[in-house]
Amino acid sequence: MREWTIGVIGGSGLYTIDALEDVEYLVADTPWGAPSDTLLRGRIGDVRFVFLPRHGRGHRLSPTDVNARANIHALKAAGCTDVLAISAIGSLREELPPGCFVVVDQFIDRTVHRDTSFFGAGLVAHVSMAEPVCPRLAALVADAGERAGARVARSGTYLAMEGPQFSTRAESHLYRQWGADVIGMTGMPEAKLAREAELPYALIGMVTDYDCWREDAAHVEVDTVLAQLAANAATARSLVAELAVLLPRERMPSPIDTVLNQALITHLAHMDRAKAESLGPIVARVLAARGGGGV
Ligand SMILES: CSC[C@H]1O[C@H](OP(=O)(O)O)[C@H](O)[C@@H]1O
Ligand SMILES: Nc1ncnc2[nH]cnc12
Repeated sequence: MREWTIGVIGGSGLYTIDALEDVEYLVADTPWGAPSDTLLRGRIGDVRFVFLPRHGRGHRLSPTDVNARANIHALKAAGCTDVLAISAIGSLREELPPGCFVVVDQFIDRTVHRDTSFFGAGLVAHVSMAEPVCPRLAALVADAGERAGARVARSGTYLAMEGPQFSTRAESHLYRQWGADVIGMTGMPEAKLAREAELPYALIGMVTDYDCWREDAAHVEVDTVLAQLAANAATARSLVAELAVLLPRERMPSPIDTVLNQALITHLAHMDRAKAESLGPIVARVLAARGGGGV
């Protein structure tokens, strides 16, 4: 087996990955509640994967109701080393048409009704989000997308909106002026939480629509999104299989594996032990490194 265990968060239209072998379902529970669904653990070749459908099988959860803390905690507890998020996205740029895949490298977070951190009173951490995705994983994902036959844009800024309603036309124009390239409802706080969990994270979006900024095109409706997703789901699945081929045998350490060394600022003597205990696998490494093992 290679040293990677890739957590895959499947977005709208992606509720399973057929290529997984030796699969088992894991019922997970976390201090934040249950993740979106049972985890599907398996392998492709000699790479381990843990798959989680973001909205639950059957698409039961709205973007606001997706428990991103539970999802990331469950993937960390299942031994994931890295996380690949797959999402449906609207395009805010002419040159990113429906069908195109975008490897996101920046975010603007406009979500307002979500829990955005594992940390808080008694255990305070401030991780950097200047570079919110892992460049190594993102590059491999872009290569895998091309091998799967997709047209891939290797960079793009993702505007995370609260939803569940789509944007007004004025908002869509505003986000374009802000420099956003694509729009979705789920990339945040998922990316922030992955960083807090010391999990290198990459997000590949499948463009399903032009949102509503174009005067010459129909504005986004959910049936258009679903039709585009159906057309692209097979490519997304083969992207995952190609990623398994491309991952190097040895997983060199990433700086993201140890971000809490700097970011966790509460002194051991003043730490809320119960809070630290509830965080379990999120802080186990850094506390052990600081001599606070046993929490
Ligand atoms: C089904 S249309 C809107 C829905 O699709 C995207 O979901 P995901 O990011 O999980 O693929 C978008 O963010 C909205 O949640
Ligand atoms: N236009 C759009 N806005 C928000 N989320 C989306 N997901 C797919 N298309 C979208």
